[in-house]
Amino acid sequence: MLPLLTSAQIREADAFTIASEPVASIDLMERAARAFVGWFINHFPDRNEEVSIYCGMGNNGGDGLAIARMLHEHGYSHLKLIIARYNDKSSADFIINLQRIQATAVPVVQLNKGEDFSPESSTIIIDALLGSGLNKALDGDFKRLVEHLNNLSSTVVAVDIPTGFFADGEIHQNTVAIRAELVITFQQAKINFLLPEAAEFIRCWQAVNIGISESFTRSLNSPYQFIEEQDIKRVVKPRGRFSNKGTYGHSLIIAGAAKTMGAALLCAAGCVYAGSGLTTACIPLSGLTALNSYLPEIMALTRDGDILPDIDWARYKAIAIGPGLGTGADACELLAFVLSNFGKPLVIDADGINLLANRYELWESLTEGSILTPHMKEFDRLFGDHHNWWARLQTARQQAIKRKIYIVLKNDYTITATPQGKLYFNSTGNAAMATGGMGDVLTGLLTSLIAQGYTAEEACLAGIYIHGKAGDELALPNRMNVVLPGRLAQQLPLTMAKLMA
Ligand SMILES: NC(=O)C1=CN([C@@H]2O[C@H](COP(=O)(O)OP(=O)(O)OC[C@H]3O[C@@H](n4cnc5c(N)ncnc54)[C@H](O)[C@@H]3O)[C@@H](O)[C@H]2O)[C@@H](O)CC1
Ligand SMILES: [K+]
Repeated sequence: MLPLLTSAQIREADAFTIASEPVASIDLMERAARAFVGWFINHFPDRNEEVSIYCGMGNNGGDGLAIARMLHEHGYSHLKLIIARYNDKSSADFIINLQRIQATAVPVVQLNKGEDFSPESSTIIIDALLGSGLNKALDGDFKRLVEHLNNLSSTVVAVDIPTGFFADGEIHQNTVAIRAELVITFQQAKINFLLPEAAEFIRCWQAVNIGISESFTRSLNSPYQFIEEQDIKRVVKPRGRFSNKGTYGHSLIIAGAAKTMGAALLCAAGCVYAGSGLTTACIPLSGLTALNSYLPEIMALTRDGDILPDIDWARYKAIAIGPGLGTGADACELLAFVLSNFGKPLVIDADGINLLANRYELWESLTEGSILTPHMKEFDRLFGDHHNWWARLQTARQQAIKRKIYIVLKNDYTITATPQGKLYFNSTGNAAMATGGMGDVLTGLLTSLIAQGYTAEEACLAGIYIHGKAGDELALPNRMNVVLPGRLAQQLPLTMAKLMA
């Protein structure tokens, strides 16, 4: 698990590393610049390309100066350095690096307050104006310069953070920040890189290790954590010898309505392909033929109109409710019936969530440890409108703690909020998965893992990781634009086997 830090914590971790490794801060800057240059050269190997490096006067600018020197040493022959002298103070390491670059042949242009910009012809711009030291929205000269750079057709590579983009905290709607093609960021992704507001400013990012103390970083006990493959490999367990279907639990999927049977089928498919020993789908009578022909492995418990089904609660280790269920009075009654009788944590998705949003008294019977899997709109229906994702994160955390539940907030980097107040960001998945029914498969998968004996937290973290990884395995090597949920469900056994190897 990779802890994600706020910019204040990053400063602490930098200072701790400098004091304890020990390493002089100028040498840490040298390390950061070298790590940046390593990646830069891989992406832009043409030494004849024109590259302009825009530097501020703090340590982000200091990085830029060191990067320019190193690119010069690597034979980049069309470099230009522009120093935006918009602050009154410069950092000590900036000054040292300025002296070092002045001893080379790299041309240095000074840009003073209020001055017009000279024409820019470089195809690549390196943004080293401001980094994690950003303490207010851009205005004046910085804003003018960033808008000017954004209007060029050059490719922008940002050092650590695009200038003007806050590493953490709320991103406001009319934020002005550098729009970067690539951000090479030090040590760890910044929290806001993982939220949808980053889409406008960051096309892709790459974290490079600069040797910041890992033990100190962990000791900060950040609520924000980034899931890595090794975390999931530790969780998933291969099936043992002498096991049988009873070993892997019986799941019940309560889903579907006459016209939304697909959701029930996909949810049941996610459940059965992820390894639930037995799966029963509680579906409307009208969907029975569809179920039997789509997946004969699944047993049916049919619902007839508003008559409550006869559920033998003790048979089931895990129950999911919601996909395609509808939000009518019968669905509401069914949810209330399940909530008050099962007695164990539930997985609640889609219409199950919409029903909870409309009938707050149902929360009373929600068992601790239950999992809710809303997408953004369902989340806002549950907890009210949010103006940005940072605010949504804070609500998810508070609600998960208050209600002792898991909230899986679906997104590019799906976020799991836990009753212990952690926010885990998933690192798998891709845009080809953005298609109806994908969430139903996830719900089935989470339910399946609980039936197999994984804790709710393990099920959430492993479930979202496996789901995204199956999508990556299908879409990325084949450059597929869309992955259909039914196909993704079929991929689950293979994805899981690879993680267990
Ligand atoms: N501290 C360290 O040990 C390391 C820092 N590194 C670099 O240092 C950066 C952080 O450096 P700094 O803390 O010096 O800060 P920056 O270089 O990001 O900013 C410089 C100064 O600009 C001013 N400023 C902030 N927002 C402004 C705004 N909107 N308008 C005008 N001025 C503004 C602030 O006074 C700030 O201190 C990181 O992003 C990274 O690039 C790396 O060299 C790795 C090691
Ligand atoms: K920057």
